[in-house]
Amino acid sequence: MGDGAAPLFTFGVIADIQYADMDDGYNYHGTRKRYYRNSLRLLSDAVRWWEEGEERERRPGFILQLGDIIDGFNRRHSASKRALQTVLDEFSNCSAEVHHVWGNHEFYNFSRDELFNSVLDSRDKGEGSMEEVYAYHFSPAPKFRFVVLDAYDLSIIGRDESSERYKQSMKIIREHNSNDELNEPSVSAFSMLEGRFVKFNGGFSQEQLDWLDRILVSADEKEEKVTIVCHICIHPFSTCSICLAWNYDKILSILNSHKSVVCFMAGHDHDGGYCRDEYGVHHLTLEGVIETPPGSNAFGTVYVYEDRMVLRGRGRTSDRVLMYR
Ligand SMILES: Nc1ncnc2c1ncn2[C@@H]1O[C@H](COP(=O)(O)OP(=O)(O)O)[C@@H](O)[C@H]1O
Repeated sequence: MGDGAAPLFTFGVIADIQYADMDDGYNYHGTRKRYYRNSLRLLSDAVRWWEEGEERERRPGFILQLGDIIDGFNRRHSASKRALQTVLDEFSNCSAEVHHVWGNHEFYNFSRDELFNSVLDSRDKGEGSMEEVYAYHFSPAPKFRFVVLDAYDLSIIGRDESSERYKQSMKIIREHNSNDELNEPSVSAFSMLEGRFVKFNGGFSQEQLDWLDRILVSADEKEEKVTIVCHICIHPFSTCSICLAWNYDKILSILNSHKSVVCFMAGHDHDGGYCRDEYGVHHLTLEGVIETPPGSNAFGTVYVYEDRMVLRGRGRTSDRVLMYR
C-alpha cells in the first residue's frame, strides 16, 4: 500500500462506537452481538494507533467520528452525559481534532438543542455551516474539502412533534410504511428499497440539498476534491437497503452532477460496505465498532495524495486505494 511518498495530509475514520457501560447484548433481531463496554477499549486502541502507531510521523490531522458515539440504552439509565464524557475523555488522548457526525443514537440520547450546545457540535471547526441544520464544510489542505451532512434533517427522531419538519417527515414515512411500529420496515413485493422508510433513518431537506449544491459548485470552480461524510449511507450497493437515507436518490443525483466529488463516507450499517459508482465516486461504509469483538478492531487511517486516497484499515476494516475520477 502506498509508495512510500509522503501524503499531503492524513486523517482517521471510525464509526458506530455506541458505548454504554453495560453487559454485551444483541441487535434487535438477535443476530449480531454488541460489545458495549469493549467499544471503549477499541476506541482506546484506535487512539493509541493514531498517536503512537508504526506511522506516527504521519499522524492524522483530524478524525472523522461517523456517528452513534454512544448507545441509546444510556438514555434509559439516565447515563447519557456520563457515557458521552467517558468517550470524549478517550478521544482527548488524541492530538488530532475530532469532527463529530450525528447518527440516530445521538438523538436517542439528546435533543437537537442539546446537541447544538454540546461538544458534539463541530461546526466551529468548519469554514461555513447551515443555520439550524447540522451541516458544515472545511478544507484541511488547499484543493481538498470535506462536507459534513445531517441525515436526520428530515426525520421523526430529534424533531419536535409540533414542528413543520416533523410533520413533513411523518408524511414521508407514512406514505411508505404502514406499520404501527415505524422502526419495523415495510415489506414490499415491488422493492426491497422501500425498507429504508423506517424511524431510525432520515433524509435531507431541500434546503440542505440546495446548500450542498452551492458548496459543490464552488468546489468545482476551485478544482477541489470533495469528500462528503454523514451517518446514513446513500448508495444501494454500499449497504443493505435498510440503512439507506430516505431520499438517497436525490442526493446521489446532486453528487453525480459535480466533478469535484470523489468520496462519500458513512457508518450506520455495522457490517460495512463499499462500491464505486458509475461516475467514479467511492462510497465507503465503515464497519461499526460496537459489533466488533474483543481482539479485533474497526477503524481506518486515510493517507491523501494528489491522485488518490489510501485507506489503511485495522481489524474488520479493509485496506483500499481510492483513485480520484
Ligand atoms: N424491525 C424492528 N422492529 C421494531 N423496532 C426495531 C426494529 N429494528 C430496529 N428497531 C429499533 O430501532 C432502534 C434502532 O435500531 P438499532 O438496531 O439499535 O439501530 P443501530 O443499528 O443504529 O444501532 C432500536 O430502538 C431498535 O430496538
